[in-house]
Amino acid sequence: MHFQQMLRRGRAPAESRGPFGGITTTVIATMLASVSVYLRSWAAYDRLSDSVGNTAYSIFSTEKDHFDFIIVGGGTAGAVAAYRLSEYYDVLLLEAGGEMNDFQLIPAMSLLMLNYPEVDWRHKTVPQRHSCFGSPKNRSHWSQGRGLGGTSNLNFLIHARGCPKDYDLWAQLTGDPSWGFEAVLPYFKKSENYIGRWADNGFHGVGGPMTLQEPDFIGVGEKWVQATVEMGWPRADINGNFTEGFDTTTYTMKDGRRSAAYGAWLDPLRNRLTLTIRKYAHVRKVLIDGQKRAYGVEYERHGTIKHAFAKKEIVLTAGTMNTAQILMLSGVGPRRHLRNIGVPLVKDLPVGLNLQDHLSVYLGPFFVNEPIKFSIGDDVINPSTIGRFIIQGKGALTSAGTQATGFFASKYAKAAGEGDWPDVQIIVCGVSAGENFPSEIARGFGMKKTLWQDYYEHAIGYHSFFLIVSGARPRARGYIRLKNTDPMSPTRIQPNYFDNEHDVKIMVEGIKTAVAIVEETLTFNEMGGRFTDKVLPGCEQYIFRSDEYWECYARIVSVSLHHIVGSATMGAEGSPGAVVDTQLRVVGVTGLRVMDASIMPRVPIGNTNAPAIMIAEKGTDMIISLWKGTRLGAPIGGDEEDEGRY
Ligand SMILES: Cc1cc2nc3c(=O)[nH]c(=O)nc-3n(C[C@H](O)[C@H](O)[C@H](O)COP(=O)(O)OP(=O)(O)OC[C@H]3O[C@@H](n4cnc5c(N)ncnc54)[C@H](O)[C@@H]3O)c2cc1C
Repeated sequence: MHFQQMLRRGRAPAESRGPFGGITTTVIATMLASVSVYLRSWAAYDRLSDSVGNTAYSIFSTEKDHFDFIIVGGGTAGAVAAYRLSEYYDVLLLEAGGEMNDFQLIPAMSLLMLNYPEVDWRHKTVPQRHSCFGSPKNRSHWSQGRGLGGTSNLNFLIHARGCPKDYDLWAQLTGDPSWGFEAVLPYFKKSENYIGRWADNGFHGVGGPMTLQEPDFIGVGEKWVQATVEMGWPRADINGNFTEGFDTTTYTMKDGRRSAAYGAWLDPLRNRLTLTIRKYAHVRKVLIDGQKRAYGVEYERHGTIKHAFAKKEIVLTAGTMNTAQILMLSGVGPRRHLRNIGVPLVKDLPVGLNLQDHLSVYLGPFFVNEPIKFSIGDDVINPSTIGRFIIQGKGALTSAGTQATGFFASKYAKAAGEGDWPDVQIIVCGVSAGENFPSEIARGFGMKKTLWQDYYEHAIGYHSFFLIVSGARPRARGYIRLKNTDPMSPTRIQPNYFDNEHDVKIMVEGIKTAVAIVEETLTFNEMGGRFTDKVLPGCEQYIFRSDEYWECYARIVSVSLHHIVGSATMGAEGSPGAVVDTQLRVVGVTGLRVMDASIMPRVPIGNTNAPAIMIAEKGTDMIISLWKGTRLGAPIGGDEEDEGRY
């Protein structure tokens, strides 16, 4: 049996059991040392196989071009949409990238998988005036997954929906109570197979396609929760009806392996005859007729321009940046902008506006005396951890480094009467600095290598961790614009991070609170927990640990948390900001819906994978009840066959 099969199935063949000291380990170690070479070869092989029809999907790769539904983008939301719609209809899923690769199954590889063109769109913002000074040209790097599974293949696996108030605000903004928390909760639960400590509180689904579990290795996570309880916050189910609190992380994971859009929804569909998946199919635009009806798409696949046609509807799930690009290339967007770029107008809508993200700061190193070392380096990726992971799905490789998270309301939220609606998130990363840590983190998140090397050098080899502090309810609003009419061209992205004092003040308070949790609790005192006394290069002119110092720190080490939403905002029909209505239909165009993170009118306080999935669950439910489909495409052998295939 191959390494690939062992990884995917979660068990080793009899002949491979025992010590992993032989050839396999050598091969793995060599591959790890050269991720880029591995990814290049993987992608070249996958693309070539696909072009000659030798893929797992080849029996469906006919030249057929008429379908009931066409889904554009096989990422997080697109996978769910494909799964649900192909139970009832004949569906085409077009995905610009290829197959998910095996290293992406290993949570501990998450950082190492970022920022490679084979798996990542590698968007860049325009230079920021108030933040991101630690990135080349002050441009924030925005990763987005390319390939089946999309960004759920690249993310850090945290399942955190946000809090009830987030969705009640959506209902209020759109005037549609069906987007309030009570109403969307069943759609969150529908996707879930939750295994965890909060199973009995009514907020979690069981038996859904996506397994949720705590990673086997939680490093410093439990200590963090203990310290925050000491500070007065409750241990909270951050996917339930909480206001403030922290918990160890719940992951989109099965048997210790990443299992989100690809593993839960797409891989089990390989035998479903009602779903045609075309990989390496880059959609250039939606075809819309004179009656403003979307009837097909134009896409490029292996160097040829092709067309496909939808008898019923086209669903865009290409993610916040690319959905906006496709809409604008199709003539749906701001009138003046499209005129300037030279795209004929179909419908004047505020596509690309209302762009939001959680800007975050990487705060560390925090040193501890106890040996809790968790380093993405030699001590994690070694023969014994690899063996444990493959055979049992356990051990340090099950952790993406993100070991606890939670939320609290700043003094500013409290002063505004919103003490029950957090505006700061902290994610605990139990990652010590090994030799390669500074350069890997700089490479993965598109930051200046010299900055990280200078600043982190003193921490290499010591037991430490760092925190991600994020403004959870940012006021900054940005935009996405086309640069030209070329579908392969990057877009112009302006998030306007820290363009207002409020977001900066929240960040400074978040940082100070994070430091206090480590330095003012018995839990961490007993471990010798302390923030570094090394000054961040570039902030020497400020008094160390003063508000001004933290502000300087935040403006330099500012990184996107990659929770980018809002570019095709949902709103009440007729409201000036709405791109889609509350049925997710593009306003003024028939036969076209958007069903991904781009429709969120406000970014929820939590992480955005779970809400993207919920949106697709709810959106496909609306489609099925509208078209009143007859069930067609249940997996051969019934739904149970989905279980355990992955
Ligand atoms: C580094 C990182 C860490 C993150 N960590 C977390 C986390 O721990 N927890 C969490 O909840 N969220 C996290 N997120 C965010 C979360 O994963 C995303 O918000 C979510 O996956 C977005 O889903 P989506 O369906 O909107 O888009 P995507 O998943 O990006 O799907 C879009 C798909 O469309 C395809 N596509 C794009 N353009 C075209 C085209 N023209 N033609 C055909 N196909 C196209 C893409 O290749 C992709 O497969 C993280 C994101 C990143 C980048």
